[in-house]
Amino acid sequence: MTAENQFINGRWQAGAGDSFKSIDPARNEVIWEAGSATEAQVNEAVMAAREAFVGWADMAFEDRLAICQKFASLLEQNKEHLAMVIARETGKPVWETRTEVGAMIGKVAISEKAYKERTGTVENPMPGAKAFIRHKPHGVVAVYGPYNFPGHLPNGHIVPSLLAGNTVVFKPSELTPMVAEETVKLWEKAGIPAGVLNLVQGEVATGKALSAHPQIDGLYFTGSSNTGHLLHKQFGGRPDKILALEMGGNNPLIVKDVSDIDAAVHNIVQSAFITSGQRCTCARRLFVPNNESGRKIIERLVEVTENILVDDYEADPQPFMGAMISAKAAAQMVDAQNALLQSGATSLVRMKQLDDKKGFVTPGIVDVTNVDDMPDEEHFGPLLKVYRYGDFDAAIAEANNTRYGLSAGILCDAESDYRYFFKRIRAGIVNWNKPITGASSAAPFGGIGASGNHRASAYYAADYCAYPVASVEAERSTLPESLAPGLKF
Ligand SMILES: NC(=O)C1=CN([C@@H]2O[C@H](COP(=O)(O)OP(=O)(O)OC[C@H]3O[C@@H](n4cnc5c(N)ncnc54)[C@H](O)[C@@H]3O)[C@@H](O)[C@H]2O)C=CC1
Ligand SMILES: O=C(O)CCC(=O)N[C@@H](CCC(=O)O)C(=O)O
Repeated sequence: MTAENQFINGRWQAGAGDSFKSIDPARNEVIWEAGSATEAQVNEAVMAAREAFVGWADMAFEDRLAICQKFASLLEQNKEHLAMVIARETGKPVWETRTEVGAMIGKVAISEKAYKERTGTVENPMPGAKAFIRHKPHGVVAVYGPYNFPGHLPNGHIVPSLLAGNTVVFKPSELTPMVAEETVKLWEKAGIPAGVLNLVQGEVATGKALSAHPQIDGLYFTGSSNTGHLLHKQFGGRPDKILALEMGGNNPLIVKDVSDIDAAVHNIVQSAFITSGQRCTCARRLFVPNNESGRKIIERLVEVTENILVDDYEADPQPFMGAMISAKAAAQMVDAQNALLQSGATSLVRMKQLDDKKGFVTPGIVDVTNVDDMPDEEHFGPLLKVYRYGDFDAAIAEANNTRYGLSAGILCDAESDYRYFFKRIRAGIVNWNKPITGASSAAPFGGIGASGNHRASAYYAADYCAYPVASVEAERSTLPESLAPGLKF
């Protein structure tokens, strides 16, 4: 537990607003409780970031990089501790939270490369001058993070923002304040100057105070489509502010002709149920051929799914799935399953909440082939909807029948089927014979439609963290050899 939970202008202070709690969803224990940042504290954080901006942007890139590298080495030293904090706050098994900390460490080198390759300096000769392309930071940026990767996903905005010379006000998910606090402590140890990175903790009111602050130059958001759309409306008519939105998905995975059923089923399970289905890239809709080979795949999928281990984050042996983020989220997922069953879906694997005070649910699969008017909704949990299809084109059309467009995939032996699918599917991530989760930080990451606003993050985060400046430069003014008509010198 902590009282001084806000990091503003290089100092920890207590949130003066309403108190809020973080609950370990696997053990139903309060593990963190503190006051939220008030509007005045949010203002203090933004103004500290404004004050710190010029000095930070003026620093040599190598000096900013050195602080980020120090942060990476502190993450390495504190890997086990942070992995355990993430596990306690999210319920994710520690084998998985260790990979999350690994991704946070890897982000620094990837962001350095991306900064240089995408937003570096280019010099072109021209007669009597030189032409330059350079990039400048926007100024003060707000970073909003979700709960499912409370370390890695905000880090994916924070590191490239800092490298580019922006100063940051970070508003983490109210469900994972402890991870944010522990992470920011490492930035402090790494020597981040006062005001360059500020942390404001709180619930929606804190988020609203930050997004509405007139002194932010940009907002980088990873979270739900609902909130992202609200922010988009709020930023309407404000071309002076940059908004990067990474939101949800209703992601399709199509199975066509595959010879290795177990390999296909493994890809389906990794796509649908990793992180208890709480990844924005998770497969929500599975399309299988309505024939004998489709039936075999479903049969094996059901068998493997029924045997998925769900357990505490520290259990030995380690489970594939830990608890969902909260008992409430788990109950909502079971309700979503029941609503589908009431509208005509049939259950292939019944999802159950294991304890109504905890976030554990078993994975569920429902066949929705005969359900009319399926809601185009992201069920952010381990609930997979199966569609049996007769015709490949119809399956692709249905896969595209969503307002989202984040990830999509096909499992098939024939490369021609993949090429055909690739040309027609609408999504920012399109995979072949691989899970549709686990996107690489070294590639652009983002979706289209209701999934994002064409400002992909990960490797392309460099693009929204700086704006390009074109310059034509000569050491002195010279008269041109030939003057424009009508001029006399
Ligand atoms: N595309 C992507 O990269 C990813 C998307 N997600 C999506 O995130 C969602 C889960 O994350 P959550 O934490 O529930 O998202 P959320 O949208 O509820 O919250 C995200 C952040 O926005 C703040 N917020 C909420 N309402 C606000 C408002 N009206 N004004 C300003 N700030 C506000 C919250 O306090 C939190 O800090 C899922 O839908 C998932 O698909 C999650 C991970 C990655
Ligand atoms: O942001 C990055 O560095 C790469 C993208 C990434 O980590 N994607 C993960 C997280 C999914 C999520 O955002 O929920 C994935 O695709 O599994």
